[in-house]
Amino acid sequence: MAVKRARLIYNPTSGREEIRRRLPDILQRLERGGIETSCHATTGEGDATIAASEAIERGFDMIIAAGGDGTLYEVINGMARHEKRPPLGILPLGTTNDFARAVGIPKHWEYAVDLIVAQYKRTIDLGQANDRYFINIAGGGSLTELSYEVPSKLKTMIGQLAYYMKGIEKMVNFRPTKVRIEAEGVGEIHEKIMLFLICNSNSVGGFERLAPDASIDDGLFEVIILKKCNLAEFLRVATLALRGEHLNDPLIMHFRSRHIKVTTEDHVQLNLDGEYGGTLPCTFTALKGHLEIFVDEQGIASYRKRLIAGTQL
Ligand SMILES: Nc1ncnc2c1ncn2[C@@H]1O[C@H](COP(=O)(O)OP(=O)(O)OP(=O)(O)O)[C@@H](O)[C@H]1O
Repeated sequence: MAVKRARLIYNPTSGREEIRRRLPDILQRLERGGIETSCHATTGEGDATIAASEAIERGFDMIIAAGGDGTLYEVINGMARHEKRPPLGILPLGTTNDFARAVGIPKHWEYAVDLIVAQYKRTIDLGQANDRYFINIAGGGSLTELSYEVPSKLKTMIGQLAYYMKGIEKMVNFRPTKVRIEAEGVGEIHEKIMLFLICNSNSVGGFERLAPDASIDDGLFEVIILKKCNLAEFLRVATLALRGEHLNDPLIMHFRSRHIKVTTEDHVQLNLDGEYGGTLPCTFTALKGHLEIFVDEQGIASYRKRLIAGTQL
């Protein structure tokens, strides 16, 4: 078996800093699986993007992103621009790992390492939003501004609870935005909305069935729009969304498209994979088959079964 060279890019502050304790074991397990790994510990915002780009230039056979969704977002942003992109392994050691959950990568580090060692690859789409990229979801509107406003230290300390606290606080700023959405194959939409979501995968922020029709490899986004509503209506739709029953609600518009342009006269921030992603206007394009990731077919199959049964991973 030929030895492969991997570059592990990890965020030492992710999650409850589990990676600091696990690193020697992770490296040993990879080594036993025939993967010689060198490491880069990220130093702050944007560093994982530079590290991933450098890893490609240095010719590593694969890149492994260890941390939360923020680290994964930065790593794919360092990879997506390159013409030749090595496969990506994901070790979900962050507070939220929506993407890993969506594709069935287990949170337990040993199983996640074993998926990389098994070298079973799957080609997936990436999203492009102006000059940035996302792997899971892009969104805009006042309601999407909450996740990147939660400081990472706070997330490390109290985990998911931070989102809910911040979410409740944000309700006070609940306001609609007038947008124009041009979507390929769909047409033009002029609407006052609370938020729009452009989904590449089907799992977002604990909403397991938010975009049930989103497929990671069909070259299309699933777009979900929540029209102007009041707080009581929002809570009703959010409750339906938790059960995956929101799509037929009159306040929801949804469709699939490959290419979407969103413009507004308001100041609207974008959220890409939970991180700040600039402001509108923005053109979103689904890049079909842009990245290979290590997953396991069995894992995905069993994840889907549990999803249908309504239980968490
Ligand atoms: N050494 C570092 N110190 C502080 N912040 C860092 C460091 N390295 C990276 N970061 C930043 O930490 C942010 C959050 O990282 P990440 O998403 O991996 O962890 P998390 O917050 O625990 O998980 P999640 O985003 O899934 O909730 C990233 O946006 C990244 O820019």
